[in-house]
Amino acid sequence: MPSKKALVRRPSPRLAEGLVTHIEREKVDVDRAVEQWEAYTEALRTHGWETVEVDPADDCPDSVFVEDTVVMYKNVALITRPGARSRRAETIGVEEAVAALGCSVNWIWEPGTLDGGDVLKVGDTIYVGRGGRTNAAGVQQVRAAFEPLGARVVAVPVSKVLHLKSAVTALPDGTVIGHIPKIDRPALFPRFLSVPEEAGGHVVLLGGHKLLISASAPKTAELLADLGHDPVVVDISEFEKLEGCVTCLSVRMRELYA
Ligand SMILES: NC(=O)NCCC[C@H](N)C(=O)O
Repeated sequence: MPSKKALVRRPSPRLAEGLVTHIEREKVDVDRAVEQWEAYTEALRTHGWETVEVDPADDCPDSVFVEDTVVMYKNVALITRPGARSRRAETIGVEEAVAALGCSVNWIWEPGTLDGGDVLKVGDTIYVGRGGRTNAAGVQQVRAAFEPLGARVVAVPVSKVLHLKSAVTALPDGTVIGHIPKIDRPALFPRFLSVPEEAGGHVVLLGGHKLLISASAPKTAELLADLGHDPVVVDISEFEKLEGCVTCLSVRMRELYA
């Protein structure tokens, strides 16, 4: 059943202690991050999404990156087992939130690890990044969870960035977009458009032609507008200092059954 709810999670006061793996650590301004988060959630609401706040996890610095803790396919919420140990406690509140929304709940189990940032859905194709956070057992468990429901899981090597969706996302027509230097195997994607900025590879589909995109990718926003899309620009600079991108701050739930 079509639904337009988006899970979000308020930043922890300890946000500045969040993990950094592929970039130099820069000082995070937590007050500014909270303002940016408010503006991001407001942009979702403005474009028709009801935001549902997961209870905050103040002791978990990276908890605002809620995308990594759950993957939705149809009405099934697959609770992840994040690759970084320091992030595992984040799933508890998320599990409660998705159960309360009527999802059928499933889990990634040890020895599997999976971060939601490694999962890109394009129709019924689910690309799963095998990289620093998601292991082979995690990929197999995604197959076991979703292929019986009609998905086809395609594993993709990820070595240059934190997550698959730090490298690529997809436009409403299914074209995969990304910044070539950050992508291990662009040829794995049947329809691919190269974009001029790393942050330009990250879009959140808001419905119709509207795409949420970071203010760090002005040339890509221009390119996408020129192709008939409608970019909605948000400033998420404080989250980008922690390797976050527009996708990681929400989980859209489009097929809730309840
Ligand atoms: N899906 C995402 O892009 N998540 C970003 C997570 C950033 C966080 N600092 C981490 O390293 O886990």
